[in-house]
Amino acid sequence: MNTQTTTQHPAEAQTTAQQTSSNDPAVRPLRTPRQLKADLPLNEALALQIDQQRQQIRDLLNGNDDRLLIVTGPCSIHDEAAVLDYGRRLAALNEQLSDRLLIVLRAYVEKPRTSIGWKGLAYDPERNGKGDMALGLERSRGIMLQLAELGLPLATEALNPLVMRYLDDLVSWTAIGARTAESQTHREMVSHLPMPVGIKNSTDGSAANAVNAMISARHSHHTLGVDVDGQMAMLDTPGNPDTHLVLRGGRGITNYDAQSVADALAELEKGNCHAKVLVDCSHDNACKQHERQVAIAQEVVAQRAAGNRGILGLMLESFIQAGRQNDDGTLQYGQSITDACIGWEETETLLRALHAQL
Ligand SMILES: O=C[C@H](O)[C@H](O)COP(=O)(O)O
Ligand SMILES: C=C(OP(=O)(O)O)C(=O)O
Repeated sequence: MNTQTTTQHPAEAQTTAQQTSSNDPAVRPLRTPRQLKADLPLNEALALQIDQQRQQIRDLLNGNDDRLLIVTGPCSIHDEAAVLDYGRRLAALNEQLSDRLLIVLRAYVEKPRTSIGWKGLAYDPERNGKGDMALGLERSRGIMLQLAELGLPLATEALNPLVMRYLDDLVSWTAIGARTAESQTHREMVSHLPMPVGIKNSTDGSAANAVNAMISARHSHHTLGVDVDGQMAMLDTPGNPDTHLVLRGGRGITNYDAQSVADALAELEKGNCHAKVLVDCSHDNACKQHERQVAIAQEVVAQRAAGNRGILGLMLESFIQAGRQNDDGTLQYGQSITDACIGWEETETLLRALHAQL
């Protein structure tokens, strides 16, 4: 379902004139971040809500709130109606569990790929290979606004710093993925982001790149970027003190057991970083077997219930229907087209059990 307008914006309709001036038919103009934000605005009440939700996550990081952070939702958004359905279910469940869990909804519109593959709603909203980013950014902002209106904080992965310019005001928690934790560009972007950021261990399983990213991101940087009007600009980033490590396993080796968590916390302490980890129950920790997420979550929460305050929370890849499907014909409603997820029933049962376990 696309509930947003699909008519071309005047800035995008100038294509012909601008192509003539750049002489490059492969360059398609886009609305600026300011224009898209004005077309799909964040109202004051929602801005305040997001500000408070960012602060609640900071409170968890700083040990001022004892709740467990739960980042849950589909691996990627491909069908806005299904993710809204998921969001409504989660918001209703949150009403009952929010005294012990701080639940954040995954709203991922950019996907990093190991080699090639669909890169997410922002890049290819129609999944036809045409890469209509004008529509993709509009639909991404549109669905994120609708999800934020459900009252839950949103999580996303920041992959392209320019994409984040269009969405940053809607997000309460950002991930830097395993494939980009070593990138200086991403570290500089985090240094400029206004919300807490989880940085994943690298795909080889090591936490060193993420710890270095946290050290780099808490410092200010002088770097090149664009302003909200799309103007090339020199950026003086303020530094982001609100980062933490995400343990996601690597090369088929898991890192959610008590010893791995203790090793990671020691590495964080050495780097003077927040000694807090969020355990990603999916990806290499689940050895890409989605159903394993349930037992992993319970084991990690048992560590936390036994007194390990270094455990900040959990990430789950979860959607309405369990598993995954190939995007090669008729799609099943509410099932992932990227990584396999646990289904809604398992998710609800698991979150209730974790709440009781704490
Ligand atoms: O979370 C999603 C995937 O694990 C990540 O985007 C890489 O996907 P790929 O290995 O299928 O390209
Ligand atoms: C791509 C993701 O994770 P990772 O960077 O750990 O592979 C994800 O969480 O969607």
